Amino acid sequence: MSKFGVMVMGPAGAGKSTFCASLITHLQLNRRSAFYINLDPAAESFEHTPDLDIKDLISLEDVMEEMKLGPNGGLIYCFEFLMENLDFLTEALDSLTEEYLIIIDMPGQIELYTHIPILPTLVRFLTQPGALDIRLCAAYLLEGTFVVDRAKFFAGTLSAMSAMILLEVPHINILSKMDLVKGQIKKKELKRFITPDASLLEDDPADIARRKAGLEVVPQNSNPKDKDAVMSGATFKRLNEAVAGLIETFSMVSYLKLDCTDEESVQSVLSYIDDCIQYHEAQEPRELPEEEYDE
Ligand SMILES: Nc1nc2c(ncn2[C@@H]2O[C@H](COP(=O)(O)OP(=O)(O)OP(=O)(O)O)[C@@H](O)[C@H]2O)c(=O)[nH]1
Ligand SMILES: [Mg+2]
Repeated sequence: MSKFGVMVMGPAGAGKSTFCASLITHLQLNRRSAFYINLDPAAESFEHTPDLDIKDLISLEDVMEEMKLGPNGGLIYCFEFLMENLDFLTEALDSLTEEYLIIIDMPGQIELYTHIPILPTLVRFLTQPGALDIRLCAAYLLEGTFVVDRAKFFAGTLSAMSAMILLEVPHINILSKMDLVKGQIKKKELKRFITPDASLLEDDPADIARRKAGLEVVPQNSNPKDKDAVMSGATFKRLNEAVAGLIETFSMVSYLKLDCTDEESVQSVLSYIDDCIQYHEAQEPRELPEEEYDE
């Protein structure tokens, strides 16, 4: 029996847990079953109580105290511990039927998605045919407000691309918190961010504002200790152009827009997830309860 799931990933504060909560509320309203897994050992409060919580296996606080590690090192230790105790996941997930959408809420430490091999191993374990065999989709969230700063936007897009390459599962990228962007940027302009290319750097508002304020691009050999000079210098500009060019060449990243305060927006993202994992194709036709059938 197949299982279906989505792994919600992205940098700190991108809106992962809020998206998970909106998704669960939406599924419940549509009489679908969700199984919510929290894999963030630092997460404390939840809108929906997790059905499985990594904190029941290991506590980040204890790890930091006993192993004398900081929060990031502690998190990596927690994940290594999880990898040694995968029964924790198997026991909880084994009996789930294909009706469930398994929602995995991940921590925001960016190193998890870029260069540490733990996540690919975890994903391989979850999707392994003949074992848990979850048809898994990765949903990578990037804060939508980054569109007003091209450098941040391209850096975030590069991290999304890195996660796509690292994990070998269907992947969707999401610009979150779009309600905060409404009014700040024209609809037509926003479309350009959906499939990003290097031309976005040509009319960077941050760059234009700097020029207007008389802060011309600082020469390449400006003092690197001067933070403002580095962030607006010619080297920084060239770096951004190189990153944007790389993203354009690979042409892998396109975004869906998400506003968690809007039910339709959550439904639209859910439809993409369902399509990616072919959720509906696997469902048995369900009979309506008699009273609803009469209606
Ligand atoms: N306006 C608005 N705020 C949002 C939205 N989604 C999340 N937020 C806010 O953004 C902040 C961070 O949201 P979280 O859901 O905790 O983000 P996260 O990615 O889970 O954060 P970490 O787990 O700490 O990495 C909170 O204050 C949320 O209320 C959204 O769609 N619109
Ligand atoms: Mg969270």
